[in-house]
Amino acid sequence: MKQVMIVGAGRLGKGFFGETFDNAGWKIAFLDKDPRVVEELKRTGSYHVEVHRVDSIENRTVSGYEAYVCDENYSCMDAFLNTDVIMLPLYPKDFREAGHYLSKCFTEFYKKQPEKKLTAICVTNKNYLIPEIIESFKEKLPDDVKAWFDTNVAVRDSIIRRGTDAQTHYATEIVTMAVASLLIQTPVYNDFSDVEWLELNDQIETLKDLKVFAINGPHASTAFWGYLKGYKTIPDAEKDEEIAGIIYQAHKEILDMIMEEYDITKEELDHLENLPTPMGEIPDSIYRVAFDPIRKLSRGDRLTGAAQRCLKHGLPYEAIAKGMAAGFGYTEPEDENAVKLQEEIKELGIEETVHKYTKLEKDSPILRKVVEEYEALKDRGLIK
Ligand SMILES: NC(=O)c1ccc[n+]([C@@H]2O[C@H](COP(=O)([O-])OP(=O)(O)OC[C@H]3O[C@@H](n4cnc5c(N)ncnc54)[C@H](O)[C@@H]3O)[C@@H](O)[C@H]2O)c1
Ligand SMILES: O=P(O)(O)OC[C@@H](O)[C@@H](O)[C@H](O)[C@H](O)CO
Repeated sequence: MKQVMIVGAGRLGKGFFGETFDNAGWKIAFLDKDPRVVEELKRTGSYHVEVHRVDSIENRTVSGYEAYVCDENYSCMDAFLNTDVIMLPLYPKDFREAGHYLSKCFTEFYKKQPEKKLTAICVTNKNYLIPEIIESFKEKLPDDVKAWFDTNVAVRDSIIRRGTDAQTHYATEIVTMAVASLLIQTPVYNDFSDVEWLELNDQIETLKDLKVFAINGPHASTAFWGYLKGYKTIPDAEKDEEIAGIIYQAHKEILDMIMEEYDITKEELDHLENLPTPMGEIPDSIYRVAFDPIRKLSRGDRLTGAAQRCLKHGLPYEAIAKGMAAGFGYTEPEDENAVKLQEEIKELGIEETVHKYTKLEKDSPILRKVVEEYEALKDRGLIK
């Protein structure tokens, strides 16, 4: 039986990868640094995923897995030594710590079975991270293991086109949409062609920019605007006429920019980003989609990166700037980086804060527009 280790047993770890590999008959081992995640998985012995496909909603119960916490005794070691594929659905900031923890596992793997190869698939919405991830994974390896790692472990990026949500990362009730596959950078060292929703692709870097701009840019704007207008879920925010108008316009600005900036046909772009509609409504939370506004508003990311490219081509970016302005007004007290951003705005003022996080020059017309839209939201009382 083939085995996968899923590092990061949160929403995607359980709701996408646990469910999908289980469906294909693989043995599953979860590894998470949060003891609560592992406790919940063990306490219940199973978890439930509501899978929204195009023509059905399936209720799947996943059981028979192993779950390990990142403990000092390396209770996950045997499972790691038997693994063929490692899935890493983690936020970008967590890869370094995960890599450091896994160093001992890679070292043991090398000692016991130096001929065997591994594929490690990183799942984030941040492009160009792989060299940094490989560096941090190798940092704590002895020199002979480093050399083995270079030839035997394929660390690959991916493009994820599915929303998966739950009340918390440790929840065992998960809702996911299954309408488009995970695109995985080639070449890989292991065969997972029997697993649904995993597809190899040799153009990941280019396509990932496009996907993050076209899908995640409007998505983040919906969440930021939805929050300001008092909604809790993305579907509810999408039903608001004003928000729907802004998002429609922002999406159009982004697609026009992509057609100028990238060598892609309309059909290819459509295939990448215009996903089939899943059956039923998926109550994706604004909290999850808006999470970490500092990352989402940063230079090169889904909104600032798209606006910069619009400006470069003399194309409009007004609706994108409205989304950015709402992001600077996102005050969710449970979101650490939203709180940090608000403290900065109090201390430095809006102009300086936009400059600090987007790295746009103070006289950039995008920055000026974001500040203007932010003030307009304040005048309307949407930003307090
Ligand atoms: N949920 C989605 O719909 C979705 C969609 C697209 C992309 N993503 C991306 O996938 C990644 C994961 O998202 P998620 O929603 O599953 O997040 P999540 O917070 O639900 O799960 C992340 C899990 O990783 C664990 N973790 C953190 N650091 C770790 C470490 N060093 N070692 C082991 N475990 C560690 C956390 O405890 C948590 O359980 C993020 O990069 C996110 O941007 C998520
Ligand atoms: O995962 P993040 O925080 O980068 O972005 C939140 C959502 O936009 C994202 O998770 C999407 O749901 C996902 O990328 C689906 O395409």
